[in-house]
Amino acid sequence: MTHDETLISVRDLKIAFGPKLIQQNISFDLRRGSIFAVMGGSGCGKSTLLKSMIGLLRPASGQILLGGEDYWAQNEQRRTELNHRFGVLFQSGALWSSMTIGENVALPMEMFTSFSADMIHRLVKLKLGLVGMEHAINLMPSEISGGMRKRAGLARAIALDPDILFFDEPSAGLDPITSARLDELILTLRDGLGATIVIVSHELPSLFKLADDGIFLDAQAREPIAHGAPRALRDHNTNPTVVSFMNRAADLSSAPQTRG
Ligand SMILES: Nc1ncnc2c1ncn2[C@@H]1O[C@H](COP(=O)(O)OP(=O)(O)OP(=O)(O)O)[C@@H](O)[C@H]1O
Repeated sequence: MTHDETLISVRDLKIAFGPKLIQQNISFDLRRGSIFAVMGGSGCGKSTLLKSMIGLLRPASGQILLGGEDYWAQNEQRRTELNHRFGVLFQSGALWSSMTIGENVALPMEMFTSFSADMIHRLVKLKLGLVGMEHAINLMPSEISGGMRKRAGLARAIALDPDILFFDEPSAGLDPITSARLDELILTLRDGLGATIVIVSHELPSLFKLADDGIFLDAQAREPIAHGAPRALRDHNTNPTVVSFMNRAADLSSAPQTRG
């Protein structure tokens, strides 16, 4: 695995909802094998940036280059092909409640590959095995815990062997121990699958442990005010907003969880 190869280049991106500017002047390179953190206070536009990177929201201007190909300049068919390189895990795990865990993981393969039913079944077992959930293949999402649903969501996110994984608040609603286990799993997947990961998270312990690069979006300035690994920002950045975010979030991270 080389950390020097750029997988995605974001160039001078501007994201907005109609006339409402969310962020501008966003530029960064996502290096293969890295875990890239999108940081910033509530409402600054982290999820919106993620949405523009996975094809859900067209940016107002700027470019997202995948291997030199300008994602948003492609037609819909090409963008759909490129989307298969992305695996996405949303906050809730977002499983279909009327399908078993196995059926949830099988769904992307049924939709986007011509694999036989037998092959899909074997792959589903393999993916669930990777996240330690093979035993839950026939259970419904309502029958398993929040942490297990996250892991099942992860198995579905890697169903099509994506090389880039996007996680939006993966540990939201999880207790600290389950959250730490999810962190370990994310590292295992990065090392085992050679995946590149973009993560949005408020959990500073997770970010310090996982991320080796990142960007800090400021809600007031409506543009990034810092670039670098969370640990480096914590230890060396002097911007008052960044310093206060890192310290406040560190205090909050030891407070009882209220979400989920
Ligand atoms: N569909 C939408 N239409 C208009 N404004 C929106 C829409 N979705 C989000 N916003 C606004 O865009 C801004 C950024 O939202 P976003 O969810 O990206 O922030 P965030 O940094 O991920 O926040 P949080 O950390 O609280 O999840 C917010 O002001 C939000 O109200």
